[in-house]
Amino acid sequence: MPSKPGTWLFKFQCAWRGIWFAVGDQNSFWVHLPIACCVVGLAGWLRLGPLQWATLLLAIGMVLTAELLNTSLELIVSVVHPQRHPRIGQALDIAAGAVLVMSLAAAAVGCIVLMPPLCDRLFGG
Ligand SMILES: Nc1ncnc2c1ncn2[C@@H]1O[C@H](COP(=O)(O)OP(=O)(O)OP(=O)(O)O)[C@@H](O)[C@H]1O
Repeated sequence: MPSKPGTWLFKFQCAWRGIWFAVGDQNSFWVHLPIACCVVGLAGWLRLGPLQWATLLLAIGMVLTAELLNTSLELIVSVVHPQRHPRIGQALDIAAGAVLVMSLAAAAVGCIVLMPPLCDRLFGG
C-alpha cells in the first residue's frame, strides 16, 4: 500500500529509493561498496572494540554520503543545465573532489584502525 506524503514511512521510502537508484546509476558505488564490505568483514574477523567499529562505520558512512550528494548534484545539473558551461564543470569537479578527499581520509582511518590489530593477528604471538 503506498504511504501518504509527509509521513515518516513516505520519507523513508523516498530515501531508500534514492539510495537504490544512485547505487544502480553510479559505477563509483561498485568500488565503494565492495571496499566497505571488505572493511566490515575484516573488522569482524579482528573482533574490534566498539570505538574502532564506530570510527570505521562513520568513515564508510561519510564516503557513501559524499558520493550520494555528488550523484544528486550531477543529476540536477543534467536536467537544469545540460549544456556544457565552465562554471558548472568547476562545480562538478569540486563535488567530485569532495568525494576524493573523503575517500582518502577514510582510507587513512582504515589503515590507522585496522593495521595494528591485523599485524597482531598475523605476526603476533
Ligand atoms: N554541464 C557541464 N558543463 C561543464 N562540464 C561538465 C558538465 N557536465 C559534466 N562536466 C564535466 O565532466 C566531469 C564528469 O561529469 P559527469 O557528470 O559525467 O560525472 P561522472 O561521474 O564522471 O559520470 P557518470 O556519472 O556518468 O559516471 C565533471 O566533473 C565536469 O568536469
